Amino acid sequence: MSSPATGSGALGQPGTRPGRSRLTSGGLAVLRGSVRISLIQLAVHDDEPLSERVRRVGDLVRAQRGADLVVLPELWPHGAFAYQRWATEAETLDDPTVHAMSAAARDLGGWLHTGSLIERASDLQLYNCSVLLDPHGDIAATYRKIHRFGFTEGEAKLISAGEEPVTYPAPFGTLGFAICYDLRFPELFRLLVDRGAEILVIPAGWPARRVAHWRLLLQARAVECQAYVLGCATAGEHCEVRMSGHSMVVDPWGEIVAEAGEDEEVLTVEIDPARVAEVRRDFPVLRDRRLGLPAPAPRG
Ligand SMILES: O=C(O)CCC(=O)C(=O)O
Repeated sequence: MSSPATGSGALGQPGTRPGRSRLTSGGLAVLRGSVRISLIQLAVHDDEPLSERVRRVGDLVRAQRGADLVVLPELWPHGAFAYQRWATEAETLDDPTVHAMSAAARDLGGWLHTGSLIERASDLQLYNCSVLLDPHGDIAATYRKIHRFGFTEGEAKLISAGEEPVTYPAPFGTLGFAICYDLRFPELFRLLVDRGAEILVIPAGWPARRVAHWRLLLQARAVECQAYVLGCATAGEHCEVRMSGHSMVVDPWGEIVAEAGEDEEVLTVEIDPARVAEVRRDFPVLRDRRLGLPAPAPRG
């Protein structure tokens, strides 16, 4: 499912489209104008081994040649609910999954947001970690999920929480990072906006039974932040949990630019990051924030 303003699977060289200029800064292109983004809504099933899925995803990334930015979903290597696989499959950022994605980013010649994987950090703690790769395949930024899902189970029990909100000034706009359950915490997104975020990238492994929340919250974050929102979810079923699908690109006015269905699908859209400044200028609600209000009295 995609709006008439979008194309799907189109090929082409970055910088060759009308209405887009290309400058150079530190060896990397600075893009202005229309930016092509592909969200790969992967189906994650129990019967696909990690190494096969990594190979398959590398090929899917390469097939998006012409995209400036490709985005993958949360925990696609292991499964967002495959808790029993996490400790054995956890990797450092110098292990095969990130290496394979670096090679794919180089072949793509574009930016790759790897969704997330279970990272084994140097202190042996596990994190749900996103990695942004530049078109040379080098790590440009990482983000460790701050809000762990599961209350007393799952992530809350098995992994450590990230502590640092992350933004990254990509050539086509400043990216703000979040992962899945983070979407429910608007205060994180305010921090990202205050740090310059214009395009919020939110990989997810969201259960189908709460798909209404996913769709609503993606639009809410876009409206309140006056930013593009790229929500890239998984499809399929693993560990008896049906995944939501419905990856979405929402513009800074809150309109859905494109939305995937329930199955594996690549959603390709052209966005214009200059829209963020336009919306913020023409309807300047962010300026009316009241940051100095007194803290509420303690309850009780
Ligand atoms: O918040 C939700 O409903 C889903 C969150 C989730 O599945 C996750 O963060 O992995």
